[in-house]
Amino acid sequence: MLDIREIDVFYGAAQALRGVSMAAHPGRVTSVLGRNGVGKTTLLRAITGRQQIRSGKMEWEGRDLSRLRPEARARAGIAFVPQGREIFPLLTVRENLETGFSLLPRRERRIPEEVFQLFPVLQEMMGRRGGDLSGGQQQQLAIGRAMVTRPRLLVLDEPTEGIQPSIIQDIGRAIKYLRGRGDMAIVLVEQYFDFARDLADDFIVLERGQVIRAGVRADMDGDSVRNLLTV
Ligand SMILES: Nc1ncnc2c1ncn2[C@@H]1O[C@H](COP(=O)(O)OP(=O)(O)OP(=O)(O)O)[C@@H](O)[C@H]1O
Repeated sequence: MLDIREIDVFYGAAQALRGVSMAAHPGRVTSVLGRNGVGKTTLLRAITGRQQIRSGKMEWEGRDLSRLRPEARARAGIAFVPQGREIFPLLTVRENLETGFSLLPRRERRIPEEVFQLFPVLQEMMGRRGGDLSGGQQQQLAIGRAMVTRPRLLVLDEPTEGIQPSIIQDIGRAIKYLRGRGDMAIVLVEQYFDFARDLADDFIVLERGQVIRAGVRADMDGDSVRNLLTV
């Protein structure tokens, strides 16, 4: 499991996270909710090692994460699907998927069949450049690329942002499938409340860098959590 206790994160003098605690468990989705600029991306950057924490504790599978560099966290089974997807536009779909190979021992360097079962369009477009794909296809590619590394913790930053409804559904199905496998913990940052609620087993709501609400999916019914997210 991922166990985060009371972490503080600063950008220079500005504090972006204040005593944030959360957990993520295999076979469960933890949704991280909150308005723009409350610290959601910063939390994911702290988990994946792109931002240092100043205090608090961060453990993954019982191991202290806080001193590990991003590559070491990736090797420890943590995969990140960043906001904006960060596909390599000049590499083909196949080459984008294969970038994950560097983390794997030679004998495991293949693209899991599941990637194409979940996102058949990627198989059709294997030879096309990443930059030629639609935004939704790029998002599928970014999730596929993360899956290639066989993560045990998948961290997704706003996967529905700017994406058409039919592909949002495909992405929701893929996340449910990965959760259903039971061996992967998933942390999902999402502004689209209904999508986040549909997928969440557990959730937290951030406001100005602090957790103002935490609970399980049933606690998201009614409007009390939704109202925290409307301006
Ligand atoms: N590199 C940075 N340097 C300084 N301040 C930053 C930096 N990145 C983010 N911040 C500030 O930290 C706070 C949290 O930002 P963050 O991007 O984590 O929020 P967010 O909830 O993910 O927002 P969004 O939904 O808009 O991505 C904001 O006030 C933001 O302006």
